Amino acid sequence: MSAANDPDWARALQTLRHATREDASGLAHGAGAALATARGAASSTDVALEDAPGRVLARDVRALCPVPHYASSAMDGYAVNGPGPWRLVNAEDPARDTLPSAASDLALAPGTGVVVVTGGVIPEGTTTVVRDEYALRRGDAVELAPEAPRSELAGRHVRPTGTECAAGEILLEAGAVVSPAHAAFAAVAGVDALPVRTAPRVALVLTGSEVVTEGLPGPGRVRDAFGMSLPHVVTGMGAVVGEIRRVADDAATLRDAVRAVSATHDLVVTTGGTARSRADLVRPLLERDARLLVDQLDMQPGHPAVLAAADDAAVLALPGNPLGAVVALLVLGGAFVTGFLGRPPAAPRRAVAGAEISGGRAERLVPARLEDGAWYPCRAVGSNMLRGLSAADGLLSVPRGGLHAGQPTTALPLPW
Ligand SMILES: Nc1nc2c(c(=O)[nH]1)N[C@H]1C(S)=C(S)[C@@H](COP(=O)(O)OP(=O)(O)OC[C@H]3O[C@@H](n4cnc5c(N)ncnc54)[C@H](O)[C@@H]3O)O[C@H]1N2
Ligand code: MOO
Repeated sequence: MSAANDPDWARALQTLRHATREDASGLAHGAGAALATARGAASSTDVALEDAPGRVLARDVRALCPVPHYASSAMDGYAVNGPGPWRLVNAEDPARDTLPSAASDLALAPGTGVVVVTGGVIPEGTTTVVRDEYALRRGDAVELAPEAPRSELAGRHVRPTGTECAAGEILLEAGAVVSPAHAAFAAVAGVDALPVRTAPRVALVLTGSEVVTEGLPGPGRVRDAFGMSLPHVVTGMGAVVGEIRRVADDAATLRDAVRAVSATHDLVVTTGGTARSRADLVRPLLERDARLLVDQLDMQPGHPAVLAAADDAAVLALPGNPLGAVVALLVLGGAFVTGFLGRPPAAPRRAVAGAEISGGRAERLVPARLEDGAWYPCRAVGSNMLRGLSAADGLLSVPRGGLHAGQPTTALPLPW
């Protein structure tokens, strides 16, 4: 972060003041995407298939060979040419017969056959595979057993090349979260590594001279509620936590800390100091040294949050009240991370209120429990409280007019 306050990477982004949650999270998503674009090659990396599940694909992935890559037998038996009987051309070498590759260099003339195992190569000239149960064999002579259905001669038990996909076909699309099945499919298509998006690195700068990190706090002191929780929230959103610094309420110390971590991270998350009193130092720092993107939201709690673009990184200033901080982190930080990873914005989750819930001056996000398909507000959901969040399954969106029992709305999932 420097004194320049119009960073290149954020030039196409607007500034929203008192934004709705939807508009603010849309802009935060755009900011994440813009910063990842500015990072260029550093925004993706190749990882071994074993390490790919859970990561987001940076590019489409194409098959390097057809799948299956050779025509193979679906049964143990005999690959044969014609209606039979057949003379086996590889009968002298029982050890070799059991190798799937045994017949790969053979071509069958009419009236001949080879022993094949399941998954074994089907030689050229094969018209069908006769499974062991339907074959009578004496020495190198094989014929169809009398009880065998005639259909056994009709090109049975052969898995042709390329039935799942052709070479060059797109197997996996950019933006997908790699699943174990994706990684396995890529492997059988000859792929050794997958291009995945680099997760954003997030630094935490926790402010507040009144904050203590252990023991019983005296009056006017508060136990830190962030050091043990926010790193896990950040990880749950799909980002990587880097440095965590604590700073006292001193403007120069705060500025130096934010500058230092913004040089080595993609997102700097600060806590506290977002209000407008003389004691609140984060807002004046961002107003001077960065460009504000989201300047407060029409949302309760968390309304004083600020998202800003500094030269090297984005900065998300969370309010000091513990519930307000988590809500703002989920709404703005979650959208930023999703955008940085090249994922579409999360779709709203439909929810139904189980009870009457009063509205507020703006949209409320209320810690709530899901019971029998309906959402009920938790107790103790003030922005300075944690009891409600501790018991919640998600955050229920309550519009200004409030909700009545049975009324549809949406809920935000919690990343834990
Ligand atoms: N005149 C006004 N006062 C306040 C307003 C307002 O609009 N006008 N908004 C209120 C709301 S809402 C919030 S949220 C807070 C925002 O305050 P800040 O972001 O400046 O946060 P602080 O003042 O530094 O702290 C608020 C509160 O949170 C406690 N805190 C801070 N850090 C921690 C921590 N690590 N663990 C636990 N608790 C923490 C801090 O001690 C304060 O009690 O402003 C309201 N006021
Ligand atoms: O926005 Mo504040 O977070 O209500 O407490």
